[in-house]
Amino acid sequence: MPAPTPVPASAKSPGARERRPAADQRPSPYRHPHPHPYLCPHPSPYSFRTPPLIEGLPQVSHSETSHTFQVDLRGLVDLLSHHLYSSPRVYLRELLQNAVDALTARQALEPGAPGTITVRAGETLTVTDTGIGLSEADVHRFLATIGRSSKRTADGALDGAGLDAARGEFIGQFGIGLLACFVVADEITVLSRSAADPAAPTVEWRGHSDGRYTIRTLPSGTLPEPGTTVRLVPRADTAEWTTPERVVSLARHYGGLLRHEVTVVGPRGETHRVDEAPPWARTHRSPLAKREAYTAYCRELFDFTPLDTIELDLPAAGLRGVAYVLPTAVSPGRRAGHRVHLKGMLLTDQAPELLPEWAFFVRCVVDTTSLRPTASRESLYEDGALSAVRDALGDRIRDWLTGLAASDPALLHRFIDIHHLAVKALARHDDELLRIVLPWLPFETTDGNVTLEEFARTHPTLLVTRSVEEFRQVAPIAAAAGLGVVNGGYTYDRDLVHRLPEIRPGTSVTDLDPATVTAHLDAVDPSAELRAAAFLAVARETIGVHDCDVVLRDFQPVTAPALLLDNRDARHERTRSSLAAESDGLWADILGSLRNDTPRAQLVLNHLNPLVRQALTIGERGLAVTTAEALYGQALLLSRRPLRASESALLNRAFIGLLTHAMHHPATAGPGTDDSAPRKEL
Ligand SMILES: Nc1ncnc2c1ncn2[C@@H]1O[C@H](COP(=O)(O)OP(=O)(O)OP(=O)(O)O)[C@@H](O)[C@H]1O
Repeated sequence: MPAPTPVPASAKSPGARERRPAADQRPSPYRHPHPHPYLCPHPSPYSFRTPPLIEGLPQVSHSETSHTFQVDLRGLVDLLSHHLYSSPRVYLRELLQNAVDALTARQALEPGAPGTITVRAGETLTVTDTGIGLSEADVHRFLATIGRSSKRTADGALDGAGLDAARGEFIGQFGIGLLACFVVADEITVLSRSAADPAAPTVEWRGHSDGRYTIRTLPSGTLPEPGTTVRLVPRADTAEWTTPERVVSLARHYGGLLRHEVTVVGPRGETHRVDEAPPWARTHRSPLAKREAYTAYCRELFDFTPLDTIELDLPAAGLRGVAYVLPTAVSPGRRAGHRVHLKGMLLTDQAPELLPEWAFFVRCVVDTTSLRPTASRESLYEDGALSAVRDALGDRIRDWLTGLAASDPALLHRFIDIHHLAVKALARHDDELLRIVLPWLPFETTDGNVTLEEFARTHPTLLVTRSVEEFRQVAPIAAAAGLGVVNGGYTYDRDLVHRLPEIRPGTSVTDLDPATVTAHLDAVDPSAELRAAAFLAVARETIGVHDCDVVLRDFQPVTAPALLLDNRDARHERTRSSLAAESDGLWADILGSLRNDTPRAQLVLNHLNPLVRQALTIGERGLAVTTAEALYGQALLLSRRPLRASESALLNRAFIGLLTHAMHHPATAGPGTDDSAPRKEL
């Protein structure tokens, strides 16, 4: 609270004593005769002292003078408003919180004492509570001393008679909260009557943002009941935060879950009750009514209809609340902000640290008694309690996921449909999550889009491709050959598929390479191979310049004329060697040193395909070259990978060649056709 100023009695008003600096002190508005952390008569750790003696150096005698820090209240308020608190609106939170703590303290002394908080918004703003109140000594001790709080003491001992039991229940602890009011007002008045000391007079304390304060005592009947009223005179430049409408919405925002009656009274006497029991604190007629109440609460708080609702209840942490499953996909990088209430008072609506990172698909609202706030009271203090709560809430959400698998697979599917990409991203790093969700995640396979669990039932060995294009190349052929191939080309998929055997013993996963596929393609009859030898020789010579071998096999589907087995490593190697050939000097050496023996690509011609069968009978060399290029080009297109310039040129050349041949040799079919044009035999 504001800086204390020792002041002598003033003639301002009867009973008023204004405190001013003593003559022997440096004139500072912040000096005060009462125990004060900044004006402590004891040597402070920050006092300037005689330097320690250093061996070997001549000893000089120093006279010791002790000083204490002075506090510049304006600087402190500036620090709080611009750097500690995110918005001026926190003034109301601090006032409500002090009122709640005062009610808690009074009810600890007098169980059954009235517990109401009334906020009046108009030209001035007042917050009245029926709490413990303050005596004159309390005012000096706590209200006028920054960093001093009746809710804890510096040495850890309990402070304040009879309040020991209630201490754990207080929300405040730092002794700076009331300063937040100086963010919106230059003057704060506190009128208080102590419940602890019935004979104590009413005290009026008036503090100014420049550090001055006055105290006067009034007859005890001035306030009919014990309690406190804090009054602010809002400043013009921050008036937007103290309008009646804003006050109602701020009171709802911060105080909606308070366990005391909180009412806001507008300038014309209209009243708004802002405290409202959350759905977990109410009884519901039926499970359906309960579900509806939870859903309505989510819409009101977060403005979405949840996919599902997970009740949270951790008695050991004094935590109750709910996690709402988001109905639309979100990026795992954008962790949801959770609403955290501390003993009913909203601490923050942006606390991602409440849940483990992987639980980004839910948004929570909780009320807890065990977590600690940081001094700004806008985020959670990272300590053992927070990490235990985080783990326990994570377990609860995992239980929900696993429970869903058994109780509501349709909902689990909807959940995975929405969040699978993000879930995959996180499952890679979270073994537990992986275990829960992997069997349920959809993957692109040669059996279509299925879960790994389904796929592994029919394919004990899963082959996984390294790229989408590899999958596109081999999927139809592998499927026809009965191989189970998973597209591992999408982000995270290959990593995840490789982890399936950990979760599903008996399943094996290997990377697919071209040799695996060719091994499943049937060799052709030797006599057929012999008949095709001439064409194959031309094709090998023509396509060989593209670092590609040509083989003839029988395979399904019959409709596929040719299959190009190529992989990224082989292509990189080809790119590297062509660059090396074009470069000289240093680059050629560097590129040469990167050489590796990756397998060449393979063009597998399908001997069962009618087009290939006809091509094998071509007797003219020119047409055989063009046909081989056309088959290679078609296989390239089927592989769906981007074509390089030389490959596009090859395709054009092949089509033009075929067209030209068709125009000049309309009847060309194979050896024995009777076209008249001269032609070169194979
Ligand atoms: N409405 C009130 N009723 C009774 N005492 C109050 C009231 N408001 C403030 N006080 C007294 O003033 C002291 C300082 O209040 P302040 O809000 O600055 O800090 P705090 O609530 O103790 O801690 P924090 O900085 O964490 O909020 C409190 O510890 C309490 O003793």
